[in-house]
Amino acid sequence: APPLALVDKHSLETVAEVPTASADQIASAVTAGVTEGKPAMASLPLAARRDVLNAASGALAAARDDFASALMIEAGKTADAARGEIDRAVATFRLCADAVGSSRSLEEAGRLGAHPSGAGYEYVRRPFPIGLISAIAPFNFPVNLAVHKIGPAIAAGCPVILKPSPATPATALMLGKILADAGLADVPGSFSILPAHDDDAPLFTSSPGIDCISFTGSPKVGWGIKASAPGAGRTKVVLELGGNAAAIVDAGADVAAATSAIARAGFGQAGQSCISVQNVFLHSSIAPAATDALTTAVAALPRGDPAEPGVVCAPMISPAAAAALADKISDALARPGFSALVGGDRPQQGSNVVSPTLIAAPPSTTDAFDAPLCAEEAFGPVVILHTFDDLDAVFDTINAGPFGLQTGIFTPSLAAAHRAFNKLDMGGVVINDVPTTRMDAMPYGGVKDSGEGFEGPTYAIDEFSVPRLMLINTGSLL
Ligand SMILES: NC(=O)C1=CN([C@@H]2O[C@H](COP(=O)(O)OP(=O)(O)OC[C@H]3O[C@@H](n4cnc5c(N)ncnc54)[C@H](OP(=O)(O)O)[C@@H]3O)[C@@H](O)[C@H]2O)C=CC1
Ligand SMILES: O=C(O)[C@H](O)COP(=O)(O)O
Repeated sequence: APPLALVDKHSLETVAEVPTASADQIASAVTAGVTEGKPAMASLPLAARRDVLNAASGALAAARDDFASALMIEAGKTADAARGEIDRAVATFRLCADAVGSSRSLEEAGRLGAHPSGAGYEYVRRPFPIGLISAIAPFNFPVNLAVHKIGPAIAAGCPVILKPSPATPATALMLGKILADAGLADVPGSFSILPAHDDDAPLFTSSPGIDCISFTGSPKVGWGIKASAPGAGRTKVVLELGGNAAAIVDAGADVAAATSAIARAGFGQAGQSCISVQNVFLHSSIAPAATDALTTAVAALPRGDPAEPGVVCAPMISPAAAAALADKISDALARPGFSALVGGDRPQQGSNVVSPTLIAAPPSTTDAFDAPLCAEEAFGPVVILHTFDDLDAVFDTINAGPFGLQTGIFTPSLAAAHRAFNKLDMGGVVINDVPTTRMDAMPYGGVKDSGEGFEGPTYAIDEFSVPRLMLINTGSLL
């Protein structure tokens, strides 16, 4: 198939060509995964799986600088963000290694004799590999989000095919070399890394033989994949999708700590994370001070060339993504009550740089959430400030939206924190930190439009496993 152009996201120049898999090659990879990979991975001893994962972790750590350079080029990351992502991926592989052979919820043994009909019966239940995993990764964390799928697949004893985003295919191929050298080259059909063209993307979700699809990306594509997955709903689908993450700063919160965290979490990575802070709710008692602090912090955010030390806000993934965000910002600023505190200007024609934009919303959050800029996933360097007096009304506003990934609340009140946890219809509620907080070991996943199923090594291993019961009639044992 024709190669993909690898575009440097700072210069917007094509710096390399990356080979792609043809439709036939994708079909061959699926066949190899089914016929060779499934039996080979299922019978790979637990200690060998662990060795592969530890070796991959070590090799990735040794290649940190090469991977970080590649991420700076293909994803437009700053040096700190690129190195940070590799360090996380090194740890994610290690967490997967540590989780081999133990299941959080699928492993148990028991006796059934408490009821007379079960006298003499005992059982063992343990996980078995679900089969071939089709992993589809986005551009925003091309290495760590791929490792969050590949690592648990190896630990669970499953072969995996990976489709990287066409915007960021290079580090995926580098990861393939790491996996091969870590021992998987000797395990036939165990993995394939398949950069591919958009037209061939459906092959990763519709090919018979795929047992589980693990997708991270937009809600539109994710739910479409689930609706059309092969097997009339029998193919397992794990979806990590979008959000319009809210950070709430309650009365009495540490305004300096909250605003400094929000400035970094809204604009780092150019806001291209589904848990990037997008909507900020400030209690009216601290709103003036918090608005001043955020305006100062955002205006001073180092931006520009991601290769320059200290830069926080880097370019977006493409001029098209920047233009789409600029349209939403212009639309909001044309509505009554919205005003730009920082930025808000349109990027130059053909540029992928949106300057960090801080927007004050009108007092009524209902009116504010009529604007797509607040209601939809912005996925860019923009934060909208709302003011509130009634915390429960904020929970209602958030719950009325379609997303349910993570919300953060800064509050000194245990009662308010507890209320947020009980009321917010979210995959995660983060107390005294930004919603952008993700530790790689923790369960991570959303509800409503934001997805279904969980990542985090031990949780993803269970997603990639099916439990099987062995029932033993001990009375007839010899
Ligand atoms: N939850 C999150 O973290 C993310 C959310 N997003 C949101 O999505 C928007 C668009 O970003 P984008 O990267 O294009 O996200 P997409 O959801 O469009 O794509 C994510 C991945 O899925 C692939 N894909 C797309 N369509 C299909 C299909 N029918 N079958 C199989 N694979 C498919 C893409 O490859 P291909 O391009 O070849 O189709 C890519 O590898 C962002 O602006 C953001 O709002 C994006 C990334 C991550
Ligand atoms: O820190 C992370 O891993 C990301 O913010 C989560 O990735 P996502 O944006 O694709 O959910």
